[in-house]
Formats: sequence, C-alpha cells, structure tokens
Amino acid sequence: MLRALGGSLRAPCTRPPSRALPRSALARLSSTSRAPPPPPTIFAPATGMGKSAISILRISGPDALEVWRRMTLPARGRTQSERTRSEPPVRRAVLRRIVAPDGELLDEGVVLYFPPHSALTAQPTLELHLHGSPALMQLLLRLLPSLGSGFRVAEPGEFTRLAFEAGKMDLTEVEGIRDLVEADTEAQRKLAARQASGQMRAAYDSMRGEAIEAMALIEALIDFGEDEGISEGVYEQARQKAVDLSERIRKYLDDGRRGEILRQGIHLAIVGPPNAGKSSLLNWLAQREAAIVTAVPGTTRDVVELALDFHGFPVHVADTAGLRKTRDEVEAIGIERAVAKAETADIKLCVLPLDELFPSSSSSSSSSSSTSSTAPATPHIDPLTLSLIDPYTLLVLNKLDARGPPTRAQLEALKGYLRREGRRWAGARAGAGPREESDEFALVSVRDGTGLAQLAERLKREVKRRFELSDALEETPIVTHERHRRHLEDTLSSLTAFLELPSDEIVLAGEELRYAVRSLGQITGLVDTEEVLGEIFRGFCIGK
Ligand SMILES: Nc1nc2c(ncn2[C@@H]2O[C@H](COP(=O)(O)OP(=O)(O)OP(=O)(O)O)[C@@H](O)[C@H]2O)c(=O)[nH]1
Ligand SMILES: [Mg+2]
Repeated sequence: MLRALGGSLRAPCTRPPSRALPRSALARLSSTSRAPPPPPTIFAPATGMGKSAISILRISGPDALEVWRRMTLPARGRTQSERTRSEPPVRRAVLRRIVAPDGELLDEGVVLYFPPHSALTAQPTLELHLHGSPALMQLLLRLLPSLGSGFRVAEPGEFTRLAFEAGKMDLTEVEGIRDLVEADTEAQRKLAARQASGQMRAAYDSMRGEAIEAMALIEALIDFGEDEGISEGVYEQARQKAVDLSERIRKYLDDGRRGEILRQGIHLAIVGPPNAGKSSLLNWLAQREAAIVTAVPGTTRDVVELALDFHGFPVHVADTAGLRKTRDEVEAIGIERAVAKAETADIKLCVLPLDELFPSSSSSSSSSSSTSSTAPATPHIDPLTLSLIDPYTLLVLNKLDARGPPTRAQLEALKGYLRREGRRWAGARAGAGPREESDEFALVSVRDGTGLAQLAERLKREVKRRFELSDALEETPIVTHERHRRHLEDTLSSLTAFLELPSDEIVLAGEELRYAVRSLGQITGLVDTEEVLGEIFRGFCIGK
C-alpha cells in the first residue's frame, strides 16, 4: 500500500539535455542542469501502522518546515508569541493542533523539530507525534504531497541511507540498526546493539589504519627509496605490519561463524532411528503438539521445523524422519531430507532408544543393576545414524522409564563402540571419569520427564559455549555478516600475496596493499559501495 503510494508520488526524473533540442529548450535545461536538483522532502510513519497510543510521522527534507507552517497551529489556549511563531523551537517538544491544508482540524499532537546539524539525515526534520489512528496516518500520507512537488513517501531505509550519505553512520552501523529492528531474541539484540553502537566500525577502521600504514611505507619506498636513501628496515616494517594484520583478521575469520549463525538463528536438528522419541522431544521443547507422535516407526516423514527463543538464543529446531534402510519411496525421500538437515545443522540431538541400543538386556530390564557383573552386549547403532554423530552432537539416550538406567559397564561399552567406530560427540572426552558421564550422554525419559531439565541445561551450556558473546570485541572477535567475511577474506588474500612477493617487486607490493586497504574500506562503506547499498537498504522497513 505504502510502496504503491510512494511510486505514484515519485518526482519525475530530470533527463540530461539532448542535442536535438531547440535552443530555447536547451538554454532552459542548461540553467537547471548546473545546480543539482534539490533533494526531495520525504515522509513516512516511523511507527507501525496499527492502532496504538501514539504514532509518529517523520518528515525530512528541505521543505519539512512547510508542514509546520501549513499543517500545524498553536494548541488551544497558547500564548500570542506561540501563535506567531513561524519556526518551531529546536529539539523541543511543542504541543500543536494538526490541521489539513484547508484548515480542517485533524488532531492535537507533539511536534519535534531537528535542524540539519542535529538531524540524522542532515536535512530539516520534523516529527509529528499523533494519536495512533491508522485512518489519521493514512489521511496525512495522502495530504502531505499537496504541500509541494518535492514531497514524496520515503522508500524503505531511505532515512538511514541519508544518514549514511551524510557520513553520520557507516555501513556496519546501518546493518546493526537493521538487525536490531529484526532481532527476535536477546542474543540477537545484543549482537545488533554492539554493531549499531559502532564497535565493529571501530575495529574495521583500525584494521584499515594498519593496512594504510603498511601501504604508506611501501609508497615511500617506491617514491623515494633509491634517491633519498630511505632506511633499510622500512620494507621489513611494512611486512611486519602485514603479518600482524593478517593474524588479527584470521582471528576474526576463525569465529566458527558465530555472528552470522546468531543473526540468522542456530539450526538444531533432532535425528536418530525411528521410534526413538524424536518428535516427542520436539514437542517437549516447543511445549505443544507440534509433531505427530505414534508408536508406529516411521511416523515422521518430512522435516518439521519451528523457531524457538531458547534462553535468549534464536533456535530453529528441526524434527526429522527416523533413519533406517527402507524401500518405501516416500520414507526414503524423508530420510534424505533428514540427512541433509543434519549435515547443515549447527547442533544435533541424536536420540537413541535405550531398549534398542542394548538389545540383549531388554529381556532383563527390571534387573539391569544386577547385570553389571556380566559383560554387556555390544551396543548397536544404525550406520546412517552413526555417520551423523560428530563433535556437535549431543547423545540423548531415551526411554529410561521403559528399561531402567543402563549400567556403568553398558555406558563404557557404548563409549568404546563409538570410539572404535571413529565417532566423537559433544562432551566426549578421552578417559573421562564417571563424574563427566552426565556430560557425555543425556539419560532421559521424554514420557515421564526424567532428565529433561538436565538435557535442557546441557543444551544451554553447549549453545552458550559456542555462541555467547563476551562484552569486549577483541575477546570474542566476531563477523556478523557474510559480506564482511568476504571483504576480510579478500583483504587476507591481498596481504598474503604481498607477503609472498620478493622484496624487489615493490610496485606490485604496493598494489597488493592498496587492494587490502580497499577491501577493508568496503566493509564500512568508505569505498565503492554503490552495488551493496541497494542490497542493504532494501532490507529496511519504510520509515527507517
Ligand atoms: N516408554 C517411553 N516411550 C516413549 C518415550 N518417548 C517416546 N515414546 C514413545 O515412543 C513412540 C515413538 O515416539 P516418537 O516421538 O513418535 O518417536 P520418533 O523418533 O519421532 O519416531 P519416528 O517419527 O517414527 O521416527 C511413541 O509411542 C511415544 O509415545 C519415552 O521416554 N518412554
Ligand atoms: Mg517422529
């Protein structure tokens, strides 16, 4: 709706003068082509479009004060001096009557004025704080264009783009604000706030500073080296700077993609053989009947996904089809999807039913404690399930209620079996003593709830260990966007190329360092950003 309105209100674009035009037309056009056209005055609701206590309409551009002059009047009972005020006070809330250009009273609200130097957009900016009526907002959006041809509805992210173009924000801060608006959970909010506050800008600016220093040394060698007898250690100094910077960038890149994963959500897959209790576990995590549970093995066919706020972390949980050999075409597709999900998951919960894991003891489930003296049967896990167990997999042994807790000897046998099969899993430690056993396997009964609180606690520890941010950026270097990672990788390969060059290839060396400086500048938007700007600002809502 808003987009369509904006499209129809867009100012017609001015074309450059054509040679075929008659003289008079050319003269007219050339007089206007000398000065760039004035920027438009853009407007949009800064708050949601639903009913609310207050909604804010933001207007920014050279003609913003026209709205004050033609669509506001002093509030009832105000002094004479306020009646005659032609300009609003700067950055001070004033109560005004809001009127249509034809004089009809529309509302009474608070008006705030930011002159160019204190407005983020660097343009005169007015905010009307109105009663939160969608009808009123719609009406104002229709009325504003009648104030002049320069008025139009803002495009998504246009206010922020003006702030970027005015140098009031860099690209990382812009992305941080967008992420803050999009944040669903506490961890995402924290990450976005860190970025929006300029922490990452500072880090990337200082990296760029280091690259510039190295480049300046090489440039000095190129310009003056031989003639002016610049001291010998200069090339070595530049090399050392490049080595240090490469090290720093490697630390950033080696973050396990924590930032990107946190922003987009942690992917958790529940995998395991059929009938293990995977869907039951999903339902417990979701606290609702999200997936079908039956006693029929192979109940879940497709991936069932849901998004959770898990202790402040955004988690996408996927319940998957039970893994087994099958001739059933539909089930086989489900299993393929399950494997694909598991392979791209950040964390896996592999659910193994105790009664199938230790088959020989199933007949003596009631006397499991007495079986500890006899050698336990070798546990068995289906090869497909086995192949998915990796250091990011928590092993969940389910159906504790049905067969009693496994003996220590059985758990040792299970560990031995997994190790012989070359599997490592989250919490597995060589020679771990009994005290760590609770970390190695989660023993649960999803049916009666035994062990589930401990499992949730264990999962929380795993998520925090891998994704929690420390407050200081240098302690937990983190890359939040794929775009930043790409530029950092480019920087690193330029620095590596520089370091591999023989010292007499000084011109090429200078060129490689220039590439490095350029790639770092692209992260914050200092250079060559036009192609990425559209991409970044498109992600904003109208009014930001
Ligand atoms: N005794 C017992 N039964 C359980 C437990 N957890 C699940 N079940 C039962 O095991 C059966 C299978 O449970 P599901 O959650 O559907 O198992 P699944 O792993 O999703 O099975 P598929 O979708 O077939 O792969 C159901 O009858 C559940 O009620 C448990 O802790 N103890
Ligand atoms: Mg299931």
